[in-house]
Amino acid sequence: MSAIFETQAVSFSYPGTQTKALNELNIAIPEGKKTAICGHNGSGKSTLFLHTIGIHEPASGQVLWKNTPLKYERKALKQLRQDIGLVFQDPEQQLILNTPYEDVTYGLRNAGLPEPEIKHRAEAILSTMRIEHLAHTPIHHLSLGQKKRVALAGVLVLEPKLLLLDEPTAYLDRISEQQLIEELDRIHHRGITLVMATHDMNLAYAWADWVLVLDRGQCVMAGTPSDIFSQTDTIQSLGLDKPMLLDLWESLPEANREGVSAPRNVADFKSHLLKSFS
Ligand SMILES: Nc1ncnc2c1ncn2[C@@H]1O[C@H](COP(=O)(O)OP(=O)(O)OP(=O)(O)O)[C@@H](O)[C@H]1O
Repeated sequence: MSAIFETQAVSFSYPGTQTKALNELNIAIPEGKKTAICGHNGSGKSTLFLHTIGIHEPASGQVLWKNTPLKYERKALKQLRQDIGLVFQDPEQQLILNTPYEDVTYGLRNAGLPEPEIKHRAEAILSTMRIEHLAHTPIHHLSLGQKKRVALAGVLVLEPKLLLLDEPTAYLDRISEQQLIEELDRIHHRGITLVMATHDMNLAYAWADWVLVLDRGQCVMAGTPSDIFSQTDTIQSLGLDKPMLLDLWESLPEANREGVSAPRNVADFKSHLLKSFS
């Protein structure tokens, strides 16, 4: 499995603090896959994301994009930030312009695209995120969930090669969350590598191809969702929940049958159950 992005023994502390937010962190993000990064509050997920786009520089160790160590001068960072899109946990941190349309077109103008293409791409992404009716509404009039969708649209429109999402479903209602997951699947099918930091273990289990678990700035587990979440004691000792579907599944006799793999979504779960009752 080739890595699009790696950290090698990266350590970092915030100025004025003693704690290592990242402590000799080694991770590899598999290219073309969907990776979930899990970990309790303060385990280092957001700090890792800020290292991916060079906002923070490691105190020691190195960060590699496509096997090449990051360079921290302006021109290299500008290119890096075109290749890697980061959607912040808090949309207020991301949205600096007055309206969704201005926000979504800003990056495209910066990239030097011709005006008709800017308009076309902006309208398409606003419609995909179902916020076209809010295109010219002042951002400070929007709800938190709507702001989150604008922030997502502003990054998605730039079509990055690697998309990092910090708690993307925070503030979204169930329908918006479902629409976001569907949109992420479409993006993934276009070959974009996706990484999501999440506290929602149900989502991580159902969505990811690969899971990394952080604890105190270190990567303590890496594997497929089934591998990771079947280690109940370890997961719980790291302050994480067992996915509900897997927990339910493991309580059934069906789960102990050889060659039967645990379902990752409700539809598979139902079909297993129906088979076992027929
Ligand atoms: N701006 C900051 N200044 C000082 N310390 C910080 C700052 N941001 C984060 N930290 C510290 O760095 C460590 C890692 O924090 P980080 O925000 O990366 O964790 P996280 O896994 O993203 O947490 P959460 O799940 O709550 O979003 C924590 O100990 C935190 O207190």
